[in-house]
Amino acid sequence: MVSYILSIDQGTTSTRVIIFDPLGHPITTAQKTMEQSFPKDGWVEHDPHEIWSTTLALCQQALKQAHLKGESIIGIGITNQRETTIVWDKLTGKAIYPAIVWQDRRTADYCQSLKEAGYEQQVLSKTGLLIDPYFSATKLRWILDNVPNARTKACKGELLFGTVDSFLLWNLTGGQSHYTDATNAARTMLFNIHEQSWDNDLLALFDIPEALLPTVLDCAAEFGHTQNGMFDCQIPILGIAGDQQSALIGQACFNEGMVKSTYGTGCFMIKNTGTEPVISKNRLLTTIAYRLQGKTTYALEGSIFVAGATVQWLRDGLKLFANTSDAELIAESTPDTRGVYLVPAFTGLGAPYWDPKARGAIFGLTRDTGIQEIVTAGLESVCYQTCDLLLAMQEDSASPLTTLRVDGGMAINNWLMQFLADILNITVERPVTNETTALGVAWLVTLQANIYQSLDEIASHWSLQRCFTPVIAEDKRQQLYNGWLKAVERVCLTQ
Ligand SMILES: Nc1ncnc2c1ncn2[C@@H]1O[C@H](COP(=O)(O)OP(=O)(O)O)[C@@H](O)[C@H]1O
Ligand SMILES: O=P(O)(O)OC[C@H](O)CO
Repeated sequence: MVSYILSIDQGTTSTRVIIFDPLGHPITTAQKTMEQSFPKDGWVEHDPHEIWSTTLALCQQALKQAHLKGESIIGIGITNQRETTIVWDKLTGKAIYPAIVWQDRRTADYCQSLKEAGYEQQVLSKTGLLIDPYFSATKLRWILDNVPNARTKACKGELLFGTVDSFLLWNLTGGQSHYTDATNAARTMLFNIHEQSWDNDLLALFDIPEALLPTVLDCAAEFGHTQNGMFDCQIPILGIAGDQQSALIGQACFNEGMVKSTYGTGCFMIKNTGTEPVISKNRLLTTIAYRLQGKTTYALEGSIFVAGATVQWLRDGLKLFANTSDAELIAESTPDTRGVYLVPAFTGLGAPYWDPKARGAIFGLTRDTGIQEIVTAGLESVCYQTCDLLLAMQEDSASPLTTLRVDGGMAINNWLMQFLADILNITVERPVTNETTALGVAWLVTLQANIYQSLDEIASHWSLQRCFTPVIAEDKRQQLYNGWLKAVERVCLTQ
């Protein structure tokens, strides 16, 4: 009997469940869009119980679609939007507040006060992260300080904290497992990435009771079994990784120096830096790529908060086109944006600027600017932001980067991928399986289930679908990118 792997990919815009065969071929996909809530300027929330009920329903739907019974699944893998913070009641399982999403900026002033008080170096040296509302610690502190009785209950051990992986795991196991993996822990700003443990100094700084926190395991581990009755048999959960690290695994970037960029709601470029953490001189993050059998591989990461979300805004907010795929047709028929730049700093700017107070803008408008130029500028902004990251990464690297592996919802846009190759001036490679995020945790499950014994075996399954090489003239490239730098300068407020 062939065994399959069920991957849960709980992303910012949608939840997907994909069943893979052991060769990494997707057999079936069940997907549902997530409800987004923006209660105030800079606030972004999700409903944790929608996250859970949708995930469970999609797991059941995927099994049904594939005509599979639970016994055919060797293991479940969970990959998730990272940093998003959930606190729930240990007894009832009810979240005490909506999930505060990674994009949420409500703690910007508190973060600024920490920077002014001189905590940046301490936080960076322990966690590899820059102080920013992006990470979980200040969101968790906000919940404890703002939800009535939360802090008292947390101190009594009545509440649990988790990123989305932990919350899903806890629910899948019927409250038996309160675990996370090292990649998700590394994004909380509470985890010491060198010692691989929750850091007491940081818990004190952010005033977080340790009783709230999950136990941190390797990415491939025995995370528990699904609760009786949930499926027709109990299924083990054998892999967990944050979605960007999972995509790195799905892209088989296992050698030091390999880089991938995932284009979903945001864009995240990650470079495998091997077994030693590298501290960036250019405000990139040092993070955990994966931890297997107790051995940590580190990474440098550039995080852009708004990539595909720009396309959603152009479509749903401005109603400039009806379908996401129209963006590509519009850009294809637009020879030039004629100096129009869209800076999508809707929730501030991430790497390498880290300006939580910056806000979006469109520059260079003239009387003949139309929908075409604005839509094309929106797509181009994703490539310019990637270029910001690439240049930062180049400066931090001993060797120049020559190839970028791409994936995520936006990577199917051929026009965008060609413009990306042009602006970055490197080769852009798109794999056959675009669902690399879900694939990454599927590979983790196969490792834990002993289907594969090594990362090399997994890497042999990666295959190229299409390669994009730069064709633009160098002076044109420089001129376009310089225009972007000027536009960004005009939206930055903090620096
Ligand atoms: N053809 C396309 N051109 C441009 N953007 C696209 C295209 N298809 C999807 N997107 C964008 O990709 C994002 C969805 O990618 P996905 O990887 O599913 O995101 P997430 O994991 O963040 O939920 C959406 O923001 C959508 O606007
Ligand atoms: O949901 P995505 O794919 O945009 O990824 C979100 C990231 O994990 C946030 O750090």
